[in-house]
Amino acid sequence: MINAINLTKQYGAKTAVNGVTFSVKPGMVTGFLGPNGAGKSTTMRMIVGLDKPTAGTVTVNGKRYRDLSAPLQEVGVLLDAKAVHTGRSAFNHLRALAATHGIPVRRVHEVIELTGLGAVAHKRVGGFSLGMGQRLGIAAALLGDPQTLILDEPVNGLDPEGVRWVRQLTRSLAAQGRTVLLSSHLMSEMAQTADHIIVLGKGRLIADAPVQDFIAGSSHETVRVSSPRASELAQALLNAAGPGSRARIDPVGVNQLQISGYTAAGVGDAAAELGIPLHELTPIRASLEEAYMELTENDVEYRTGGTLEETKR
Ligand SMILES: Nc1ncnc2c1ncn2[C@@H]1O[C@H](COP(=O)(O)OP(=O)(O)OP(=O)(O)O)[C@@H](O)[C@H]1O
Repeated sequence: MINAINLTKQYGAKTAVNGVTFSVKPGMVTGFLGPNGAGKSTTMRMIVGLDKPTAGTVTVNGKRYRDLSAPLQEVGVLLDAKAVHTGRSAFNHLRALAATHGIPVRRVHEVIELTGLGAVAHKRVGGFSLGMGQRLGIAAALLGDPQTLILDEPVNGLDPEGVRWVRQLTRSLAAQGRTVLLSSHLMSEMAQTADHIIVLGKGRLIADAPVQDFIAGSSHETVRVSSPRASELAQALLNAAGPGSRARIDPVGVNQLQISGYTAAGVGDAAAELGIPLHELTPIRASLEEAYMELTENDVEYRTGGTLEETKR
């Protein structure tokens, strides 16, 4: 369990993390999301004692990271996969790390197998591809068989097979009851991996919810309906919604409508009241990406479009 209370980090005049309170619970994968510069890496660095909070606290299993007696065995961390001595082989890198933490060499062989590095374990890390470097970073995070894992962009640079492997690995670690905090900018991947998400925007906490609830709260939720009296139903729904409502009805096929601003139950009830038969009534959920884009549209610090531009709120 990771607990952050009023966690704050200032770099000079810049408030990178601003009074953030959240818990990351065991037994599930928690996705950590936010636009570039939102404060995710700074938060992760504070969790593992690489940055000192300006205010507030963060603990892992009730203790600050620096007070953990065997940190590698309690918290596995992947923050910067490139931060490896490039002259060493993967095996020697992991063996040195294991030796300084009282971890047997048997475990080095285990994590090499687990991360698919067997064929390149004795090659110099300097020649590794980005994906191999990521696997090595994940191997190092797993070395102490920790109860808590913090992985910053673990799928960065991985091929589709590698992305899938990280998904299966993190899901199985969570299923074993471990605490897994994972950041990624790949929303489709996050939707398949995370049970719960925490979203930062400009250093503040802007969402902390189960993925399903987060998506359900999006206004991108629509309903598809088919009826031989579709145009009559559309008119009735628009009249009932009244002017200024966010109900929107688009014809999409023969006798078929795409409706937003109404739930499926609302459409079904309205049709029943009017005695209009329905041949289809399908709620179409928003994607995590749509819900995320909607939530963060005012919190994007850097927008594309030629120049880097501070967004005015
Ligand atoms: N050492 C530092 N000195 C000054 N400012 C910093 C420092 N580290 C981070 N920042 C600033 O703090 C803010 C948060 O950065 P952080 O790297 O935590 O964001 P992030 O959410 O991880 O972004 P990304 O998705 O791009 O990795 C940014 O505006 C960044 O420029």
